[in-house]
Amino acid sequence: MRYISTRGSAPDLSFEEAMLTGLARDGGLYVPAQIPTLDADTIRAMGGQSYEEIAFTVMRPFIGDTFTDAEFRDLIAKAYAGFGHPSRAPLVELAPNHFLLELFHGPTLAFKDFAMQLIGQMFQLALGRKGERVTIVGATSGDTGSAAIEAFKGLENVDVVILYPHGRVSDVQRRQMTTPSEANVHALALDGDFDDCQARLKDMFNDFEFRDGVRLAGVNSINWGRVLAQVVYYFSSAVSLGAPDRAVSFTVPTGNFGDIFAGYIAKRMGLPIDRLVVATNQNDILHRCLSGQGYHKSGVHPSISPSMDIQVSSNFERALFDAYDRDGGAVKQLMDELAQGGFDVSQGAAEVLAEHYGSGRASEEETSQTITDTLAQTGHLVCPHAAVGVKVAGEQRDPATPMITLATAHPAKFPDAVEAATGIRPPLPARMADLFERDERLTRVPNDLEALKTHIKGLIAQ
Ligand SMILES: Cc1ncc(COP(=O)(O)O)c(C=O)c1O
Ligand SMILES: N[C@@H](CCOP(=O)(O)O)C(=O)O
Repeated sequence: MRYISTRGSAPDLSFEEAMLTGLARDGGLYVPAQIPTLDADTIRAMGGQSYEEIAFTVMRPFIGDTFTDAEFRDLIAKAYAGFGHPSRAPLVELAPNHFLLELFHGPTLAFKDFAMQLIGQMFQLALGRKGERVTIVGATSGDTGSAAIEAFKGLENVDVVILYPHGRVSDVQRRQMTTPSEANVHALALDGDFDDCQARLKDMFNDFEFRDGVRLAGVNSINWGRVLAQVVYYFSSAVSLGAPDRAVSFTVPTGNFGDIFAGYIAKRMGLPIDRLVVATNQNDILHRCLSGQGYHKSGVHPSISPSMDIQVSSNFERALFDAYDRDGGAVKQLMDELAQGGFDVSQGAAEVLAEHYGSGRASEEETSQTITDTLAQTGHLVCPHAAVGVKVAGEQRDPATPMITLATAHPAKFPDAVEAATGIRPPLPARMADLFERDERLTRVPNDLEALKTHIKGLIAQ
């Protein structure tokens, strides 16, 4: 299996190389040269399998000879052993034919743990046997950073530096990033929004002297391994509702487009998915684009679902690559236009996108009201990101087809929004009960590439 860049001019790589490289050297994102398919019998057999077995079957065709089967099974087992639910990603029924896929039973209480725990294992084995050390720099709106720090803290072959937007993540998210005491992890509070953090990260990847000097690696969904690990729960949930003999739909609270793109990959692999619905908060650039209004930036507005406060949605580039018939030159042109403010999507590409993705948005009031109504009607407390999904799914679902809405974070990560909507302040699990008593360690940094590079070089020299 080879991986190619969405901008068409970087060298193609193996899975291991793509995983350790992060951003392609032409600024693009790596995608598989071909998408493998699974036949109906293989998918049907998943009905009786554990999450770990399904994970092996789904991901194995993508990893080539990077790991032996025995190694890969072992990495998967270790990655999910610490999850707080035996089925890892349980489904609960909200209403007839509307289900919530709970993706928050991992160590940091968000769906990012599904990929990050596995990537941590894969990096450790791959780097250990090469005898190499890397510097992981990550950009986060709150959840990727905490999941990355949890997965990599204390590991020998990595330094981890996380950029988060100062004042724009929840207190729980911030403390998950700033309280670990391991010397190899560093939380940097950047003066800007998530888009600034992600832009500076990509600037660092595009500065080859810095990139090669610090051996830069990435664990954002820039990294194909992140997307791949997220494909698994589309299969595990769909088969539990009758796939491949019954089609299902998914609604996905969306920001950086990695999670819903994983759903698209599941569909391309043969999972019968009827609709894939993008649910955005008031930062609705994806919904506007998928509704035919082009992709035009209009500024990030802080919301009660802060992890989705994103305008430059990194993985949309992967969707565009397929929509433009894998024409890397066309994608590069669009990304150059985006740097100037935005772009329009050609009619042909818009038709391809419409074939795969629906979309909707939830305002702040609608999000809050959905948290209130979901508790009253179903007894379930949902986080504001899941609430965005539930609201959009409610509008868009076909009652005859099961709709699975992804619950991407635990409500206790966003207690203020949940309490404001329901009067209930959801408690953190016992293992994190002292989170607010732990000492914090963070550095305020300016939104300035040179200052960041100097700071990071200083950190890893220590
Ligand atoms: C809780 C939560 N929900 C949803 C999302 C959106 O996921 P994605 O960026 O993969 O679209 C994120 C992060 O982006 C998140 O942290
Ligand atoms: N919501 C994310 C934003 C980064 O997304 P990623 O999937 O590219 O890591 C976060 O919580 O940081």
